[in-house]
Amino acid sequence: MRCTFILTRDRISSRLIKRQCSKLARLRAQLLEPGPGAGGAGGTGFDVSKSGDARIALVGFPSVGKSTFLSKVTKTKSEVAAYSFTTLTAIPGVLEYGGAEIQVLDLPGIIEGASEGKGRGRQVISAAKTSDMVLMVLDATKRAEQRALLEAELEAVGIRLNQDPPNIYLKQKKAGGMKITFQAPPKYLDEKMLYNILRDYRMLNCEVLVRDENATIDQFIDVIMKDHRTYIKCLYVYNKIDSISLEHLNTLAHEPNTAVMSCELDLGIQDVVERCWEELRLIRIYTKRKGIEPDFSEALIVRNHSTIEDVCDAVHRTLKESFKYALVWGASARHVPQRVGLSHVVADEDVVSIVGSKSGLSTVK
Ligand SMILES: Nc1nc2c(ncn2[C@@H]2O[C@H](COP(=O)(O)OP(=O)(O)OP(=O)(O)O)[C@@H](O)[C@H]2O)c(=O)[nH]1
Ligand SMILES: [K+]
Ligand SMILES: [Mg+2]
Repeated sequence: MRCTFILTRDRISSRLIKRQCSKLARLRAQLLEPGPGAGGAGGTGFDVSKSGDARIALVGFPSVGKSTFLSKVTKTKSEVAAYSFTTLTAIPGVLEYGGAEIQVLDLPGIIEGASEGKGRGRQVISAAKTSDMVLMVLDATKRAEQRALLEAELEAVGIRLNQDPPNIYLKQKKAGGMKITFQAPPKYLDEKMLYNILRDYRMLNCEVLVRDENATIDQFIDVIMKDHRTYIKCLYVYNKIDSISLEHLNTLAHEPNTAVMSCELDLGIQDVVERCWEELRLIRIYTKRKGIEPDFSEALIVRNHSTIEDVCDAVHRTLKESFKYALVWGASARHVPQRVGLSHVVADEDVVSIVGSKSGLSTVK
């Protein structure tokens, strides 16, 4: 449905304000794009290769306890000390949980202005961008603004924490001008506004479909800049709860997406690990040979929303070439066993048996 706008006097003034807002949002977004002369110690991350089934980055101000946490949950020892910037590079550790190996990346502390290149900010943030999840470590004894300050640093380089990509379709075309459609009357956008923004970004030929009535200007710009945006899950973790009042602890623990812990007293750490596991939504698949009980001692780990095709790829890159069908037992199966094709979406703890066309290829392993 295409929405038309009747311009009453109120509407005109509100549109003027909206136009100013859209201009501001656009200028801010442009300011934050990495341009020539953007300072700092390089924009690339640290030279640590990804390994395991997923990566979690520990991001936080100096001395909040990132290295202490790494040393608690992995076998890796990262130097811990009471002074700032004890950690100067990325230290990877391996967290073993639920049959998966999760790479945990201890990173140098970042400071305000990190996104503009202060300290190792850019490098730290680049490393965070390559992660499946950010564990934002906060000091429970420090002032409340630390959380918003850190969020702003990540936001400034295009990281969007705990957000879904905006539900706006945008396709650039070779010709034909702009075609802007709203699926429902938008609350914060209008056609003229989007037209102006698109013109500023030199997207003169394109098709836009706004599916979300609550979409904002910033979200629209995020869609235009999608190559520079990363949507990552974040768990906020307040460490050092041994040093605060119960009342304060209660307040912190009720913030959204938040966990609390004391590495010193060994409190809450297991809970943090479990919360990470839930957020990563990794799926354990048990493979089964024909006529033999499934092997529950070793799981194959795949991502959320994975299909049988992904399972095949996780076993061997050529397995799907000889694929005929798969048998599935578990939550994703309508009846057991269900005979499925490559596009079947698997669920955690499914048992899967792959049947191939070549003789002898009746199992996954
Ligand atoms: N009271 C208290 N102190 C803690 C806790 N966890 C860590 N510390 C102390 O906090 C200080 C900093 O710990 P680190 O692990 O080095 O902190 P970091 O975040 O890695 O610091 P940088 O690498 O410098 O950014 C050390 O003196 C730790 O002993 C905790 O749960 N409670
Ligand atoms: K430290
Ligand atoms: Mg450290």
